[in-house]
Amino acid sequence: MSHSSSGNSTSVNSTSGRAKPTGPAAVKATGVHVTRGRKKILRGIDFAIEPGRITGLLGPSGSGKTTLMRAVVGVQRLRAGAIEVLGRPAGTPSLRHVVGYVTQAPSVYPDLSVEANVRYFGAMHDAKASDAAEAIAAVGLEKLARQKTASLSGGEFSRVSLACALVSHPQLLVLDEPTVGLDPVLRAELWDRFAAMAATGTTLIVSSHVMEEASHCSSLLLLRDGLLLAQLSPTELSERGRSHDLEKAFLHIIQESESANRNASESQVAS
Ligand SMILES: Nc1ncnc2c1ncn2[C@@H]1O[C@H](COP(=O)(O)OP(=O)(O)OP(=O)(O)O)[C@@H](O)[C@H]1O
Repeated sequence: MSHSSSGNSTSVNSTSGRAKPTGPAAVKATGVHVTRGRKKILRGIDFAIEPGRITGLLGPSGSGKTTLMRAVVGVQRLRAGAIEVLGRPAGTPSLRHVVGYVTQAPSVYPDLSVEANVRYFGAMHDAKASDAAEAIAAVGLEKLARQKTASLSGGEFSRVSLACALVSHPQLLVLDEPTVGLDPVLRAELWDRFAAMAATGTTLIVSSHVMEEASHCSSLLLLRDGLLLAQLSPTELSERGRSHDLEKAFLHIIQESESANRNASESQVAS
């Protein structure tokens, strides 16, 4: 990793016209089950992600987003199933140089400056000083490059972590709630940055529990209680959930799936 370490959609997508890949997938999950302690956290997840797109991983708190991301970057043991990343099994050592992972808790050295942190992580991937400068600029921290990381605000601190992942130009970037604690202007800038990266071929998986962020993604994985409710585009979400408000649309899909489950268990009891 470069830093710190088949749903049921139809087929149109806001930018590519597709929610699911038609060619080789950047990430493919098949029958993924994860148990932590005695708890079943992921309960049979299947999906495929198209390269060079932003895929949003959305779901309520505790639905399993972080666990799924950990599985994709290869730091989470699976009880069953498999995940393939860029054509190799998740966690394969050679993926460390091409997969970036930014955890929710920023993992940088507080006693080093912004620049020293980014150069340090860059050095692991033979990145040049110019790559570090570019990554720092990408997250809007140029003016703070010489400042000790410990003295930054929460939002600035988390952007250092992102710069440390960007410095190696990963092919797949996995970001766990990267916009938490950022003001609306910075959030919009970051989404623009992600879109620019996707346009140059980077695959991004971005988790969020803020549904309005879904509109920035090409494809959405909707998680609830360890199950994948749907893989679809924002347009499809809005159509299927019968609302332009994506939060309401997601709630509608949850209610729909709960009532389908209830009907299925009632007809089982009846038979
Ligand atoms: N080490 C663990 N042992 C037991 N249960 C765990 C462990 N880690 C996470 N869990 C449980 O797994 C479930 C999914 O957690 P996860 O962090 O993947 O959810 P999430 O969707 O990322 O949540 P959030 O949006 O709040 O970050 C939660 O119910 C959590 O309590």
